[in-house]
Amino acid sequence: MQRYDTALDGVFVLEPTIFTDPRGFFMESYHQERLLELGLDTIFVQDNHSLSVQEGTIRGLHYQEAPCAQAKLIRVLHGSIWDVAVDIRPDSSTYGQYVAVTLSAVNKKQLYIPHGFAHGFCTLEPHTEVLYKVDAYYAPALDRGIRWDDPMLAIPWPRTDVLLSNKDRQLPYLSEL
Ligand SMILES: Cc1cn([C@H]2C[C@H](O)[C@@H](COP(=O)(O)OP(=O)(O)O[C@H]3O[C@@H](C)C(=O)[C@@H](O)[C@H]3O)O2)c(=O)[nH]c1=O
Repeated sequence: MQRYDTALDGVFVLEPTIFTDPRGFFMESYHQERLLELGLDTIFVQDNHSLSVQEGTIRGLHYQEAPCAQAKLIRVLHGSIWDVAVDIRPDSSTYGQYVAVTLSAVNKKQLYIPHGFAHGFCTLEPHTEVLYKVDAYYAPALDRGIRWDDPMLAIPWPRTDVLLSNKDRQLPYLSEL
């Protein structure tokens, strides 16, 4: 497993070692001790798995409020996504900035997003399955979000014809939080 930092402090990409042979491949998709060596001491408590049938599905931008803030470790089992983390830590020098990374079943990259970030993704292929670990249980009362097309964030989403949930269509702008 290799770790690559991104432009935002605390957000990083993990690339597992892939062993290929005539049968296919093998990889350790999660190894607590190795991640500890790479500086990730998060204890995950829940795994989430979603299928997005259509290319251009956007889920996000989501976060949970304290005391149930969630760090996330995201990967793609089938298809591909453009995965986005937005810094919403009030005291951060990079408040309101985002990083985006393409995660796919082929590149097998994983994105680690710490507390204090909103998360969202756009599917780049039909039938995309995303699996992610979180370090706090789902807390519907503390579930929050920001509009995917917030002009303050100006995120250059890779698709314009997008499918959203009703919930995500009604999220507030960052300035309204
Ligand atoms: C997130 C979540 C949802 N649910 C339920 C609530 C709802 O009825 C149904 C679908 O929920 P949502 O519409 O919120 O699903 P979705 O839009 O896929 O939400 C997810 O988006 C990505 C970007 C994230 O980062 C996640 O943390 C999560 O917010 O699943 C759970 O039971 N447990 C959970 O942990």
